[in-house]
Amino acid sequence: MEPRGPVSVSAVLPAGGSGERLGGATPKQFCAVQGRPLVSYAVRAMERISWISDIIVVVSPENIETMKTIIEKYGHRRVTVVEGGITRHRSIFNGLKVFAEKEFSSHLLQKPEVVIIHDAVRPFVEEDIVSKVVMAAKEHGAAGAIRPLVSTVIASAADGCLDHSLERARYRASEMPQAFLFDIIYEAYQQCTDYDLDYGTECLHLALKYCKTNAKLVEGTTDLWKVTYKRDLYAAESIIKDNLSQRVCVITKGKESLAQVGFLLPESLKNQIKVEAISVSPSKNDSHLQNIISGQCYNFVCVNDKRCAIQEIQELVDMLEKSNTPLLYPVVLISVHLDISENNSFSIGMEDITTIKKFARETKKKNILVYGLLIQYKVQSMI
Ligand SMILES: Nc1ccn([C@@H]2O[C@H](COP(=O)(O)OP(=O)(O)OP(=O)(O)O)[C@@H](O)[C@H]2O)c(=O)n1
Ligand SMILES: O=P(O)(O)OC[C@@H](O)[C@@H](O)[C@@H](O)CO
Repeated sequence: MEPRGPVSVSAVLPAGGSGERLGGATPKQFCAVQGRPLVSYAVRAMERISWISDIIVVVSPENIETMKTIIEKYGHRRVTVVEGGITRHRSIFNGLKVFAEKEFSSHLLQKPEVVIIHDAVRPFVEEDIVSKVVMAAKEHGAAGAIRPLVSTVIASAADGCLDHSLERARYRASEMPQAFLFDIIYEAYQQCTDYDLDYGTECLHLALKYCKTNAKLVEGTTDLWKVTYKRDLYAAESIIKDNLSQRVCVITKGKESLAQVGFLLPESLKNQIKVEAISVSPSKNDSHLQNIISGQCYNFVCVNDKRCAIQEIQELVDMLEKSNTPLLYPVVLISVHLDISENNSFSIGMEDITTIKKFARETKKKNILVYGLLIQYKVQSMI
């Protein structure tokens, strides 16, 4: 949902931290989730939003090349990598400078009217909440996503005992994305004290403190959380796996003998997951299949009546590789070999099995997992 009225929007993704709380040698933003660096998810999420002009990823000096490699490998567009600072606020400030200070960046980017700030370790962000926050920032000068508190906030006294607790219902957790009229947040950062830059955690507070701008608070969705601890990485992995398994494309050859299966299988699956059914062979370079592939479908069931349909599967593999969207996750291809035979002995030669296994080993290197399923069924002859 594009923000109402002409408004230029860009995004700054701070990704310059060391991930101490997560532990390990690799900063959490570069840890793999489903085989892909965590930072790539937030970049992709912003990339999918067509009305965001530039995406600034702010990383520590030693990770500049790592980030550029990720951008290259996953085909990210409209992304500029900027050197971060020793704190999150300093990194964000550096990200903003690329729009305002010629000497800071080799090429000055067009200053946006509204700038989104979103932690690069918050992988699940949808266009809807980004749009709401941007529209609110356009109207109020600043806006941020919020969520209900899970734990009660308490204050401890000097002796380490409870001093008081806050009434939880009156407070919210400040999440991301946030958005600001660029001039407001840039002015706030320019006026910031070193204490704020080194110890602050809240951009909305800077807009209020230095620009007297009360940010509009926008109720966010449940999946806006930040990857902070190891458990968050595991949670992100399972959410992504779950999302990936929600869609399957069933491809059957046009032969009438398979049409029934090609109909029954989607029918039986459609109550559990989203099913696309295609009844022509991939070799026809079907535009419908192309759209499904570019729409990031990762599960395909190819129903055929050949004992070894390597040719058909190879054609689908070729289409996947030629698709202009990089394969961001493992693709699962299940080749279902139907044998509608009258005789009892359906057997697939060892040679065919060897061929399929060899083919599967080759495609696995391309992150495409091929499985073969043999189904023999007999059509009951009407007496
Ligand atoms: N100097 C810093 C510190 C943090 N961040 C980024 O700000 C976001 C939120 O910060 P946080 O979750 O605290 O990340 P880390 O500082 O890496 O985590 P930790 O405090 O556990 O080290 C992250 O995307 C992180 O990479 C940054 O750009 N520059
Ligand atoms: O404090 P951390 O550096 O872990 O993370 C930054 C968070 O504080 C920040 O993303 C939200 O609270 C919104 O400001």
